[in-house]
Amino acid sequence: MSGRVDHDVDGSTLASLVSDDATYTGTATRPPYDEERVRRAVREILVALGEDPDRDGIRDTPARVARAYRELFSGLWQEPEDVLTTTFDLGHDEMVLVKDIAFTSACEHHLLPFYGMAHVGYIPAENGRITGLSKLARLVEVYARRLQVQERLTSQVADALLRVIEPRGVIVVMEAEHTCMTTRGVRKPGSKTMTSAVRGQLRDPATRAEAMSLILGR
Ligand SMILES: Nc1nc2c(ncn2[C@@H]2O[C@H](COP(=O)(O)OP(=O)(O)OP(=O)(O)O)[C@@H](O)[C@H]2O)c(=O)[nH]1
Ligand SMILES: [Zn+2]
Repeated sequence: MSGRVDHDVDGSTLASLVSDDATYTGTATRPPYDEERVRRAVREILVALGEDPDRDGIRDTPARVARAYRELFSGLWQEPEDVLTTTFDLGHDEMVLVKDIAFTSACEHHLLPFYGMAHVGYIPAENGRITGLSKLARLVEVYARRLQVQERLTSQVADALLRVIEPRGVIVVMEAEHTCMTTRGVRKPGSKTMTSAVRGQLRDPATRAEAMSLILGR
């Protein structure tokens, strides 16, 4: 892994916990979104389904899908630094947690949506920076609006927060319904997948338990 960042927190280095997702995202070198190509590909799918792509009703579908993909995958052209712009020095050094951040992502195996709630918390560094609450939700959006697996989505949000605002600890919990599991394949509607990524001081059992009770206490 390259691009590691050292975070010394109470004598322990978090560097080994910071995953480098640059190799996956390639945001800097990614060519711009090719809407025309997506449009052509969707038209091909309609033909392969035995549809007449010029019939009323679906004539504009390739263009609609291409516009929808632009929105659903917009995070492929964004970096966390683009949204974690506003940070304050507030002297608050206890846990901050935003829960029930609704998100929609796309399963990279089936190109089908998975959606649910993200819960993002952190403990600021002593006299350290905090970020605007909405920025935590924006950070979830950056990583959700890509081709994803839930585990990677969860750890990318945690690691970006760790890298950019250098808190003492981070917790990210995500719960989602995968339509590739509910509408096809094994067809288990209502099944939920839970993932978590916990870094730094939030790995301490008591602190982690406090965060989890805040998250799970409905
Ligand atoms: N770990 C993980 N697996 C996922 C996620 N989204 C989808 N999957 C799984 O990816 C796997 C892909 O398995 P394959 O056997 O290659 O594909 P498939 O034949 O369509 O599998 P089925 O869904 O079991 O019909 C499936 O088990 C999915 O449930 C995710 O976010 N995380
Ligand atoms: Zn899937």
